[in-house]
Amino acid sequence: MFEISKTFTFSAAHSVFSQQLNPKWTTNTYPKCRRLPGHGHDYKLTVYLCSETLDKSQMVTDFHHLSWFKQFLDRCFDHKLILSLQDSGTLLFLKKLNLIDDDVFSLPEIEKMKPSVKFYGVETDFSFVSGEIDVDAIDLSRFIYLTFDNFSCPAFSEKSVVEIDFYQRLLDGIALFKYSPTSEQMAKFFYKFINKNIEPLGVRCSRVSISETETSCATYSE
Ligand SMILES: Nc1nc2c(c(=O)[nH]1)N=C([C@H](O)[C@H](O)COP(=O)(O)OP(=O)(O)OP(=O)(O)O)CN2
Repeated sequence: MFEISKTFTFSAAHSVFSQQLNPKWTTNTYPKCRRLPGHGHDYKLTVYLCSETLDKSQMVTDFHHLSWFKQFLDRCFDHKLILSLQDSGTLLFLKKLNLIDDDVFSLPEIEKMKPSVKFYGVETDFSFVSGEIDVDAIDLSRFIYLTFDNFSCPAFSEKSVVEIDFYQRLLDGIALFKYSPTSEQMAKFFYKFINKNIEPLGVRCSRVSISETETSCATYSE
C-alpha cells in the first residue's frame, strides 16, 4: 500500500461550546475555549491519500490533484469564525440579529431594501453546494457546514451604509458547523468530505490530522 500526504494551513477562530474540564485531571478548570467571540488558531491540516497501485505518472496521485481542496479551505475556512449549530449561545446570537428563526436562515431587510449573500455549504451527504440567498430563506438542517461571502445591499442613507458594513463583515466572516468545532469533529468532517469528493480520482483518503497548536493534534480514520 502506498500513502502520500499533503499539509494545508489556514487561520480561523472557533468557539468550543462543548468544552467541559474535569478538575481531577487539570489545574486549569475554567473552560476558556467556550467563550462565544471565539479564539483563533493557525490550523495545520494533513490529508493522507492511499492506493494499492500507482497511476500512469507512477504516483498515488499528483499532489496538485488536491488543489480543489486548497480552494475549498481558502474560500470556506480561512479567516472564518466557526460556530456550532448545536450551541444555544450561537443560536441566540443569530436570532437576536434576525438572521435565524428555528432552523431557518434568512436575511433581514435594511431600510426596506433586500440584501443578498452568496453561500457555500456542505450538505449532510458531504456534497458541496453554493448559491445565493436573497428573498429565499434556507433550511439549516440541510447542512453540516455553511458559510457566506459577498453580502450586499443597496444603500440610500448613512445609517444603512453602517448597517450593511456590519452585516457584510459579520456574515462574510462566520461559518456554521453542525457539531462542536473540536479538532476531532473537524478531522472527521474533512475525512468524510474528501472521501465523498475524491472518489472519481481513484484514490482514498486514509486519514486526516488537524493541529490547532504546535503541541496538539487530532486524527480521524475509519
Ligand atoms: N481533545 C481536544 N482538546 C481540546 C481541544 C480540541 O479540539 N480537542 N481544543 C481546545 C482549544 O481549542 C484550545 O485552544 C487548544 O488546545 P490547547 O492545546 O489546550 O492549547 P493551549 O495553547 O492553551 O495549551 P497549553 O499547552 O496549555 O499552552 C482545548 N482542548
